[in-house]
Amino acid sequence: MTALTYPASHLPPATPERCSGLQTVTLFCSEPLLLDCGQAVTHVRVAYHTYGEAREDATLVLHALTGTSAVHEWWPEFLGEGRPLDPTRDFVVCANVIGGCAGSTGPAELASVGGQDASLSLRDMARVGRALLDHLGVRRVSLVGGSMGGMLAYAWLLECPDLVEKAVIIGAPARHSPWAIGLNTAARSAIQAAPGGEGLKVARQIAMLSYRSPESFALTQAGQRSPGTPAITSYLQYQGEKLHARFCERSYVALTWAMDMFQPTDDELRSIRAPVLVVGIRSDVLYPPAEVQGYAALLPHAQYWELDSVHGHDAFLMDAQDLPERVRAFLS
Ligand SMILES: CC(=O)SCCNC(=O)CCNC(=O)[C@H](O)C(C)(C)COP(=O)(O)OP(=O)(O)OC[C@H]1O[C@@H](n2cnc3c(N)ncnc32)[C@H](O)[C@@H]1OP(=O)(O)O
Ligand SMILES: N[C@@H](CCO)C(=O)O
Repeated sequence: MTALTYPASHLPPATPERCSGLQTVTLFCSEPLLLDCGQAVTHVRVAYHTYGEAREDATLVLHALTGTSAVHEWWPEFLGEGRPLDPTRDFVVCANVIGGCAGSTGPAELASVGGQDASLSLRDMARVGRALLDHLGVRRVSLVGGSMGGMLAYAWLLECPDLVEKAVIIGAPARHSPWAIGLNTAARSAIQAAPGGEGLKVARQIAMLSYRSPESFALTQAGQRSPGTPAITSYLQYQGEKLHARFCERSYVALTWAMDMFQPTDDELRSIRAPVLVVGIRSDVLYPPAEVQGYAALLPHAQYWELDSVHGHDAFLMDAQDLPERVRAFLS
């Protein structure tokens, strides 16, 4: 079995002295947030990290489906002096989305509708993010998001065009294809069939198959882990256990549904004025690069670049290669 190498492990850690640590703020205390589903909510808690000195211009990092606001934990090769997110120069902010389960208000804290968790949208998440930036005194923002974070960047570009200076969208479509919705449907069906944890583990196994590639697994998971147990079998079981230990099934349902329901029209995408760097990943089977590039072609001021990795969709997290330098050059 070939071990993957993580470039981040060879770099010094991101300057922890410029990291705020996890902070929380309660927003929408006097004026409610009107969700796209029609529900008005107050007292929305937002968990976030900041890196660097507070300024009116910020770089907002938008995390992926199961990510957190702790950018230094999951994207160390992007954060630090001389890197694309440089706390010695930039004010970097990352917040856990509403509906997530890393400190922000989650589905269990929102009033249910007809016995079902309230439906959240990516645009709702952008509105909450905007309220956080208002709270922090930020007036202009550059966005950097991968996967769900990249789709959320599209929502920001449509929802807050006055605020967004530029955006980097990595490994993300502007709207989910039937293929992506189908994978999420199977994951949610697993959760509904086996609530309480077992379904979430199966959901993660399904998702992991779409986050890597046949070539990646041929390199990393060939053969048997122990006699009679294929390596890939124990790998997927382990990944299911790992997510179960750190994530919540109601958040999984809420966030995947928000991604599936985000369906901006081509005309809306053509209306985006901000410069955008769109990054596809050569071996991404979840969001194939041609699909990602097709959305870039609709944007009036987009440039497209492709990450040449065998490791599939998750390559932006685990095999970034020249991506940090591309993002740094675009942002600076
Ligand atoms: C506290 C936290 O977890 S914070 C993380 C927050 N999460 C995020 O931000 C979401 C984004 N991150 C991710 O999705 C993932 O962490 C990634 C993509 C960056 C990396 O995924 P990883 O699971 O760490 O990497 P990889 O797919 O190589 O798997 C490595 C793990 O599988 C184990 N493993 C590898 N092969 C096998 C196998 N055949 N059988 C069983 N276990 C295996 C390794 O021992 C390793 O275990 P460890 O995580 O306990 O060290
Ligand atoms: N592997 C990442 C990206 C998924 O799109 C996550 O779990 O959030």
